[in-house]
Amino acid sequence: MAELAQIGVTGLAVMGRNLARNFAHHGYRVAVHNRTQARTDSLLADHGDEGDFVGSSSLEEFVQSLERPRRIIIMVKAGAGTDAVIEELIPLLESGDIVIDAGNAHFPDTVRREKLLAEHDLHFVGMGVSGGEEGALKGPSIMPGGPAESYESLGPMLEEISAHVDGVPCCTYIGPDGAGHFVKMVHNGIEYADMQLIAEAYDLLGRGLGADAAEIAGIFRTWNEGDLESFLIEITAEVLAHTDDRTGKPFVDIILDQAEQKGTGRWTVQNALDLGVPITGIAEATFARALSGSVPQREAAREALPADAEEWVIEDRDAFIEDVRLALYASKVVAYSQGFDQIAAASRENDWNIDRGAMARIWRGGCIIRARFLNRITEAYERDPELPLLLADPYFTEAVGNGLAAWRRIVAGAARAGVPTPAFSSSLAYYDGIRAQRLPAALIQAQRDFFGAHTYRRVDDEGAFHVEWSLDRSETSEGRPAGKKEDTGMAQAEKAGPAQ
Ligand SMILES: NC(=O)C1=CN([C@@H]2O[C@H](COP(=O)(O)OP(=O)(O)OC[C@H]3O[C@@H](n4cnc5c(N)ncnc54)[C@H](OP(=O)(O)O)[C@@H]3O)[C@@H](O)[C@H]2O)C=CC1
Ligand SMILES: O=C(CO)[C@H](O)[C@H](O)COP(=O)(O)O
Repeated sequence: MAELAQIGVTGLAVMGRNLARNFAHHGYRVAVHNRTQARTDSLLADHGDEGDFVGSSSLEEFVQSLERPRRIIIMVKAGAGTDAVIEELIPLLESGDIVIDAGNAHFPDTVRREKLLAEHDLHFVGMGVSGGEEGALKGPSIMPGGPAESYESLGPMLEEISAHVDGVPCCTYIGPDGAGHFVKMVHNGIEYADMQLIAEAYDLLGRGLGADAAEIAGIFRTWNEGDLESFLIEITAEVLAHTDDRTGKPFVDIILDQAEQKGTGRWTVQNALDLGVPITGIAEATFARALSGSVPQREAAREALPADAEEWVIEDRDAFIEDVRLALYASKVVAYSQGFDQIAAASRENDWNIDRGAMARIWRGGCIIRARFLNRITEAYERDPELPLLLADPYFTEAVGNGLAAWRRIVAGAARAGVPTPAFSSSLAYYDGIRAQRLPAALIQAQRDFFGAHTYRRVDDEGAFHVEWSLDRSETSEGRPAGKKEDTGMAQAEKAGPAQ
């Protein structure tokens, strides 16, 4: 009988194919399978000589080609595709086998699937993978959740094929049930914010300076040598420098300006609403994609709405570029700070015990949001693992503080000139909101009490209060006049004075 494979990958589109090759490059014998046979054939034809692959033409053959307990990675289209594969796999597996969903699953689905597989005495690991096509091949950032004991068997292999920064693998156990996919979801939410902020910076530079794509590419290239160094800034410079073969125009100028999404950003915002965590930068980035795709509304607005905007007169081009850079950096810190808040809130709510410093550490390499400043975030959580707000870490307080005046100039200038900067401006509003001594939320509480008797709390007393708005406007607390003690027998006795 042929030697059995140590790991299997089913789903051989861009991600699965490259993940399988990555395992093979590390010396593993890898079983490979895809619903449509042609993908398996092309992987074996194009890359079969790169390592030890075992191809299969059916899921049954694939399962039989694996050593036990089996380790099977599903890398298919998230949602119904994953459920279809799991349903087909269950009757073929045996007690103790491990099924790993490495797609972008929504974490409640992961929780449901883990329960289903546990009923069959199978382990299920929901695992986030980031890094796109190239990361999957050369070393992604890996976020595995699920039963801790599964990580004992899987961890060493995953850590080996993950990216490494300073010799440290960009893979760690995240937490039970849906924790791995939850963290990948927030990673993608931050990715949305980061991309939107970069897009706003590009727009500001283009409209403010009248610079073309090639010129802006140069600015991004320079930025990538400093604090902003990151994969997304690097690829932005490359994209902006690219010319369309057909027209000879800058490539970015021939792309329809309607951003699409597969769902992870939307889930991040929906979950933040459930948790009550303000992730305004991520939300604005997600809505900006929705706005760009609101075609009939945009057409109607383009015709009807006047700009009444001022011309943005930029006297010092270098100073303007530096202002945009500082505003971008500050807004980016806000997006990460908000994302880490969301992870902390979900971790508390679900008892996942997620280590935020470890998350920053495994995002330093391999993933789409990898950036130099993730080292700083890692250090911030090492200094204080319970840090209530990333922005309040001394390093970030200073870094953002240094760019504050520039940030305000950019947001104010953009508003006056009619340049939309939803992520820049909402991040600045968040910064000012979270640091405010007093917020107008007090008035909202009064309004709620006025129309719905929803009560309010006072700055100078404990308890919930209500004003009888439609009666005499006296204040009550728990149905009694406020500020007065309950009229107990003791109180009446006190009123009556000492006994004679
Ligand atoms: N692309 C990226 O950059 C990243 C993707 N991901 C996630 O990784 C997963 C794979 O992504 P990607 O490689 O882009 O591929 P796609 O998301 O485009 O999915 C295509 C793969 O899913 C398979 N598939 C779809 N439906 C079914 C089904 N009902 N039963 C069996 N197989 C099915 C396809 O098989 P067939 O060939 O037969 O059609 C094919 O192998 C997704 O969950 C994605 O969200 C995660 C990180 C980055
Ligand atoms: O997970 C990813 C990167 O980390 C995928 O590329 C994902 O598809 C990106 O999200 P969207 O398609 O919604 O932009």
